[in-house]
Amino acid sequence: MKIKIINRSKNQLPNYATLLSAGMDIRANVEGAIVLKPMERKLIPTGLFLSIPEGYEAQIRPRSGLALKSGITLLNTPGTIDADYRGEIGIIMANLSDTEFVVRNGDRIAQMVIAKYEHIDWEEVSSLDETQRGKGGFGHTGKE
Ligand SMILES: O=c1ccn([C@H]2C[C@H](O)[C@@H](COP(=O)(O)OP(=O)(O)OP(=O)(O)O)O2)c(=O)[nH]1
Repeated sequence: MKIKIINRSKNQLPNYATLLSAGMDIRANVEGAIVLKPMERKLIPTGLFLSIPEGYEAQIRPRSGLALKSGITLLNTPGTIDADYRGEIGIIMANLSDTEFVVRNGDRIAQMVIAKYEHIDWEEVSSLDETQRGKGGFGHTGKE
């Protein structure tokens, strides 16, 4: 499947399309660097614009290395990029650690998945079919 992208980042990258084909990492597009203080969140620009086909969405997810080593997550994970969105992709980074974290221009700060979703014909009813689980949830079967 083909997806058109525009790369307006300042990064000295070869071809973003080629990079995305190799691995779906998303890079920061910032002036120099941005500092995230402990428990701070910031919208980090990417310089990236997409035109996703109808019926698909992009999901923006954290990187496990940043999470484990630096306590960095994406606050709204997975971030949703709608098919009809034509603005710049932004990454909502949050620093859950107790030390400052520096985001430098070109850093790989997130990853992206293109996912298909179903168009649902919703039907409102007054009762649902019965199942063995019923209303049991949130660990009602215990630990073992
Ligand atoms: O991590 C994200 C999440 C969203 N967006 C952009 C693309 C998306 O299509 C749009 C709206 O996102 P969402 O539907 O999550 O936001 P909302 O809070 O429901 O706002 P809206 O009223 O704009 O839909 O914002 C990003 O760039 N990065």
